[in-house]
Amino acid sequence: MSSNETPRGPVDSSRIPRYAGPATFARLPRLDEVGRADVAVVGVPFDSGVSYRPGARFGGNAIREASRLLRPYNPAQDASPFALAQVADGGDIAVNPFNINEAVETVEAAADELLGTGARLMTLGGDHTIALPLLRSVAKKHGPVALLHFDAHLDTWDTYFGAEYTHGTPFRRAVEEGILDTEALSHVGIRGPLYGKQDLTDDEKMGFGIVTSSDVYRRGADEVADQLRQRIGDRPLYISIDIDCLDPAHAPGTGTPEAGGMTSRELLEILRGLASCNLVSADVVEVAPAYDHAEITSVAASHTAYELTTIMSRQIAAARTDLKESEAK
Ligand SMILES: N=C(N)NCCCC(=O)O
Ligand SMILES: [Zn+2]
Ligand SMILES: [Zn+2]
Repeated sequence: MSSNETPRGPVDSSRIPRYAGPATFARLPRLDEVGRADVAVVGVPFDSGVSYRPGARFGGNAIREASRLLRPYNPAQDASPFALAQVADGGDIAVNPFNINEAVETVEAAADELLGTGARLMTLGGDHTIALPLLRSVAKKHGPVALLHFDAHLDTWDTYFGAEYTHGTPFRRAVEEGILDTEALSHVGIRGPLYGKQDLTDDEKMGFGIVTSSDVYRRGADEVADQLRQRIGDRPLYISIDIDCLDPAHAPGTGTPEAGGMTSRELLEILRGLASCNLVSADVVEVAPAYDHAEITSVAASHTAYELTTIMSRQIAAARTDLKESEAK
């Protein structure tokens, strides 16, 4: 979209019932209908990297279905994200379910292509394996990025059954590859049993700070967001959200659930507190609809993606205004 064009928004739900027609994220146009987007929402139907329950390959489409009820104005951020910038649904990155290495390469290449058009990515997983190729691609464009990782799990383990690319290992690989800014790495929502204390020692050595699920409960969302914002500063930021950061009561539809998690309200509030950060791309992963009930998990995931999209759209609009003002001078 050039700066003079008005973004094409979602289908008008007062004219066409929101449950009619094929689902795109938030009933937005498809990317091929608008040519290019400022924010491209893409699915990655891949779950060959999971260590427990499979099914996250169906997560992206479940989130799209649940996102039919999202409305165009986001009062929590006082913004209409789909009017401020062109947000469009880029469909799915079709990856090989039988060859993880090839799948990882395919995701990276597809992300390269989309980021190359100037779009930011809002990726819908898929299992957490996909964060690695997404980060590789983002780092090619921005250099090592700050990472904010919401999850019950560290996902900095070394290997599973000798496999390097799994949903429990993406962030160790990313640190090894030098694609993360190790001054600004945080996990939020961590809880539950580990393999050993060494897991925490290793994680700390990689540079991660941990905000546990109990920390969020005790200190509150605002204080946590303030602390995270300070750590992130104005670095380019990637946010990766494993929906199992939420308590299984708020997100039963996931592959490795852990008791004692955050509420969806806490997650959304923390994200809103990060609205001033330079969010270059994000993912929401690990939604496995087969274990869901009444779309509890996919509704939470759709609202999570909505907040992230709103942050990106606001920044895109603000950058455009700055540019216009400097051109006018
Ligand atoms: N859900 C994610 N991404 N990772 C969980 C790995 C936990 C495990 O199998 O020990
Ligand atoms: Zn997890
Ligand atoms: Zn994870």
